[in-house]
Amino acid sequence: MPQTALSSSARTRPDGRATQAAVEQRHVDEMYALLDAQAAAARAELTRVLRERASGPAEAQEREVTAARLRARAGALEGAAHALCFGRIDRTDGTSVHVGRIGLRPDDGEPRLVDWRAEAARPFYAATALAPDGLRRRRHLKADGRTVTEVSDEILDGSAPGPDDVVGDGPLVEALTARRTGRMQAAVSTLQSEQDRIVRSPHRGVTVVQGGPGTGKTVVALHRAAYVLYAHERVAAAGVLVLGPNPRFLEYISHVLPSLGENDVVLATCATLTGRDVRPASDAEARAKGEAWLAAALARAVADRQAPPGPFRTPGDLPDLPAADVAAARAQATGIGLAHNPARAVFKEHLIDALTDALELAGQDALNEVDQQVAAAMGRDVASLDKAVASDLANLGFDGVVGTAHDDFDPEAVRAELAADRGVDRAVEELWPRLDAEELVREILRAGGLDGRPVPGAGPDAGARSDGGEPGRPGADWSEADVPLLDEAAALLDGLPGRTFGHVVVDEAQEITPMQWRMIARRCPSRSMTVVGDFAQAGQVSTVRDWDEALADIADGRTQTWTLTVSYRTTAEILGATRDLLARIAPGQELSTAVRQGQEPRRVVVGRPGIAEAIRGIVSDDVAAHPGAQLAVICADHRAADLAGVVVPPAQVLPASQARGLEFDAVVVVAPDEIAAARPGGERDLYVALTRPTHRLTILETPDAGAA
Ligand SMILES: Nc1ncnc2c1ncn2[C@@H]1O[C@H](COP(=O)(O)OP(=O)(O)OP(=O)(O)O)[C@@H](O)[C@H]1O
Repeated sequence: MPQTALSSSARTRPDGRATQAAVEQRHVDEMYALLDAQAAAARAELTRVLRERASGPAEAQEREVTAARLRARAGALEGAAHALCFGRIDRTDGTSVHVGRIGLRPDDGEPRLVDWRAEAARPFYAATALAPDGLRRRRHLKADGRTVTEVSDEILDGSAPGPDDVVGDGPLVEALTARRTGRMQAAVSTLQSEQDRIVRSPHRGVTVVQGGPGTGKTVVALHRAAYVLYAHERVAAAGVLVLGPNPRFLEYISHVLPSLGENDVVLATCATLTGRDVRPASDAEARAKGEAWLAAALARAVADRQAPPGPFRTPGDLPDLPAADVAAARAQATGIGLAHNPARAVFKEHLIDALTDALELAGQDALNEVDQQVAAAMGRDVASLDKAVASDLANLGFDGVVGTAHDDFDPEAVRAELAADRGVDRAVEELWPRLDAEELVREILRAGGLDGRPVPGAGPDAGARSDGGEPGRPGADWSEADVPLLDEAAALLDGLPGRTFGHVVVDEAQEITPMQWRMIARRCPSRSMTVVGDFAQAGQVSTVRDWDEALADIADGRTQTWTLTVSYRTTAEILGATRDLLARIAPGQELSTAVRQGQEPRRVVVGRPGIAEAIRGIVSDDVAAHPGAQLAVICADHRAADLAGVVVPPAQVLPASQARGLEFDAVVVVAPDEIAAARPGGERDLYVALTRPTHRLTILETPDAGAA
């Protein structure tokens, strides 16, 4: 959506602007009246439904479903109230529609507001002066609460602006240069056509969006989630999961989807996804416990605990089982794709079949033995003796009434007896023990590793509280790095997780380890995902270095990849300052194109003892010059604690490893060499740090910092 550049003589006069704002205000007032009425009606209906007494469980469940629908409807209407209508398109045929966060239509009339995700709204995002898509004009509305404060138009069909057109600077630049609030805002009113194409892509599999810092990957991912919820009922029913690298990032993006009317969204990190209380892990531990080979090794560890090869000496007076019978029962139990614990019932059933056969055979053998003994005592062979007995019985009139001992064997009765037999239970427990994910992982880690390979963090204390039992961080039983192992074990033992989602968004996806990818895939059976990231910003934990590798096992080959090239956050000057660094950390990756220009980054050189003083000075100057601005001081992780006392609100200290995905009006990068040297891959942390500001970047160089 290029902003139309016009000479100042073509700009609309202030009274024309006011008139058009008043025209739009009338439309917007009607929309709010409708919104309020529909929200009130949904609430009233909800209250009524909740008061109703259900006559049985079926009715109670039906009532719950209706209540959930009404609650969602009321929430969506209320959530969309801020800047409800932000656009309007006027077609060349004289018709027009207003575009907003949700659709509004009176019961008996034409739509007053079209949902931004509806097909009718698409030209608002897609039309350009080169391809106007049947539009004459695109209008943006700016509001303060429920009051329209400004309108601005783009004329797309090449016609001359008329008295009702308000032409001037477009809203994109305003949105991009606006002071940050510490929370990401929805970009629904200014989504660019290159972004909108991805948001509305009909692709059903994994959509990958890559691009440099600030190219709008997060914006696209969140708006795509909202679109998918709107366009696909099944997804809406199953909900959306948004995964981010840390709680701070999740907090930063948490308002975007609710402001688009979507409240049924779970935000999590891979560490918090299972709800387990975990302590932090070192990079080395997280990296090692994220490696792909662990999945197969865990599967083998479970398989090793399933009916080991060889004959089985059955407890009690039940017959022993030969190796072939044990192996056959094992093959039946493992062959139907069930997890270990549910497969136990199948194993037991086949074990009982084998025991029944063995008992029948044993009974037969015993009978044969008696026959032999009687025949020998009478000096006849068994066949002629049987014949003689049968003939005597027939003469006595008992023909067909008395069977042989073999005929008496009732396999179903025997099976039922065996199913309740304690000895059989003990046999099953020994051959196919019920396993617990935590116990299994603990056992493996305490043994030092898997498949003879060591796993860092493994050892005698693995999975045990390190602080004497106080729950919660930092002394929880498990570390963040254990979560994918525990999840893998739980899947092997008990099957898929209880909660799965219709669509999953993975942000900063370059950070995800192979074991974490498996965790994510498990929660998205449809594999409908939006995956966004940038390998030039990759941290230290994941060993994955491209999307093919990341998604090989989970995307079923249904991947569509998009690359964004325009940086909406970073100015041309700040991007320019990262050129050499980018060439080193990601050779071949092009520098993005900045939409904005600004000031050159400022470099301040100070000796190590002067760091604190220098930071205080820079921060207080910035706060004085830009009151209310968001200002971050980014440093190597190990320096963050020292600087906590130096940097006071409204400025904040941010360890470099925690800066991914965030942005600020101004950033001070402390001791870039130290950030680059702090951990392997530290240059990528530095690249992330340098690309966080929207306006002002100060680089505080300390030539002797490395000597610390
Ligand atoms: N169409 C748009 N309209 C308004 N603002 C936008 C638009 N696209 C992106 N932005 C803004 O640009 C900034 C960067 O966007 P975003 O955080 O999505 O980029 P990113 O590619 O995810 O960055 P990073 O790689 O650093 O995480 C944000 O402030 C975002 O709101």
